[in-house]
Amino acid sequence: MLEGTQAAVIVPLSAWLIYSLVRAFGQTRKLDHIPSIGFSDPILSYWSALQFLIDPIGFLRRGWETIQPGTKFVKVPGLTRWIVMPAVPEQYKEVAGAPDRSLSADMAGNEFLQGEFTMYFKEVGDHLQIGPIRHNLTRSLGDLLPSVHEEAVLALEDAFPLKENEWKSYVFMPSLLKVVTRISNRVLVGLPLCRDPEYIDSNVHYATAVFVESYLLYVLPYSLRGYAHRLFSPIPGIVNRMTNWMQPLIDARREEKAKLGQSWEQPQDVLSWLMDIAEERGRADRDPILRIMGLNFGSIHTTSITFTNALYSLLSRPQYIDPLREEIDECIQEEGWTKAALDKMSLLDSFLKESMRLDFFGVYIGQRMAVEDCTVSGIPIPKGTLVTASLVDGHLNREIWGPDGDEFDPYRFISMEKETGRRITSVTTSISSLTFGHGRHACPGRFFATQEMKLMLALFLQTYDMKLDNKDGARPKNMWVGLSCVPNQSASIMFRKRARV
Ligand code: HEM
Repeated sequence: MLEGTQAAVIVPLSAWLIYSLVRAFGQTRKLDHIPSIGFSDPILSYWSALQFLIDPIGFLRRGWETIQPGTKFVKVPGLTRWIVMPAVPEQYKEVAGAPDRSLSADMAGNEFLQGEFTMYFKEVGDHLQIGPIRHNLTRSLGDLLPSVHEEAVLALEDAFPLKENEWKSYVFMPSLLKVVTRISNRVLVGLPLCRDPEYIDSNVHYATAVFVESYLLYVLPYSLRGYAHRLFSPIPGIVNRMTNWMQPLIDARREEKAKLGQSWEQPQDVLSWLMDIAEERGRADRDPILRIMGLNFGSIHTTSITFTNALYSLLSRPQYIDPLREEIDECIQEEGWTKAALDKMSLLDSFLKESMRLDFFGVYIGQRMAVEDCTVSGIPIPKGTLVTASLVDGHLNREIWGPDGDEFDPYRFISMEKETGRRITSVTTSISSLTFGHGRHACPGRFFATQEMKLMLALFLQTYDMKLDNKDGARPKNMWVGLSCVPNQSASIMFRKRARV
């Protein structure tokens, strides 16, 4: 016989497992009309799901060769559900433009990140923070650049301290995460908070806590998730700490505004714009605080991963360092450290874009959940189906990128512009440039993120000589975590201050 506590755990979990299997069978039946990659039988599909986990890119590329011409969507087996993807990148257009009432980005986000619990979607799930990012921040990029540049210079000095002529090795990603958090927070909350090491650590910690908790809650029945969150989650504690940092800032700004009236100069940062929104709608100060936390979650790791991929790719191909340095020096001489200078750096931009094309976040992006039974391109999509874009097919498709599509060509987008007259930059999104998603929910922070990454790359190249700290200088291997892909977390880079700086 099971003892009380064992029974309390095993009985509900077994019930949940049986329920999940029954649901999986039901889901498979409803998706019978969509061809499968791998086995379509509900039991055998788990074997395919395992193969998919072991070699995601190979599994998809082999599977894609079996797709019949004219197929619009295929389904790919995940461990917990089927993932429906466009059979050709073109097919994602309709998904990307679909209204949220039929294909919802929010519902998908809620399932993956358990946003109701980890990101307080019940309070801030209206996503009002998108407006200030899309409009105020993007419009202010030029004005904000001097302070972003100042922060980047100081953040690099603090993260990679060096004596004259000294080569020193740093495990790169943990230091870069702090640099990115500090620079991003210069525009999110401003000085002095963006420099507070504990505030920076808490933001990094929050992002990790969201990922870990979302995995743990996902396997629990919905009815138990709220209890588990209240009992075990570190996130409410992180919100309290964030409030301790941000509340005095909010109070001080409000007092100053009341005191100075018309002559008050509103700080140009996202916190200010979010405070305006909260005031207009009569919301408590917790509202802008939770939104700043959400923006930090959405921007720190994405930017750090994308940037690290680019730097690893550059240092493993050192022949491109000099041409990049020449372009950077020329643009800075002509325009100073301005937005105009960064916009002129076309090789740097093409390099970054190529890096984003070849080193992507995982197998899919731009998740949408069918809120109701609907039809996309004439194909019935049942309620509850997960539809995504395929990063593998979009970014590696040889019909789009040519026979050398698997190769790293930093000049690719410059050549394409010369051939077609069409400028494709790091912020351009399309069915085959999906790093920032595409369509209705394409990342509104991409203009800032790209400016930040170009600025950092230019500063790293101007300030340091760098080499990968390994025997052969080869690019550190990316790591797959489930169906997501991240750059090597433990690789080190050797730095030396450049003599001419
Ligand atoms: C390299 C850095 C970044 C990458 C790769 C990235 C990527 C993405 C992706 C893939 C999406 C979802 C698109 C979709 O579902 O179609 C997204 C959404 C979003 N991103 Fe970013 N992001 C980055 C940086 C940022 C930054 C710096 C901010 C803010 C300061 C930001 C704010 C947002 C917001 C608010 C959304 C939700 C948009 C919506 O639902 O309509 N992101 N991002």
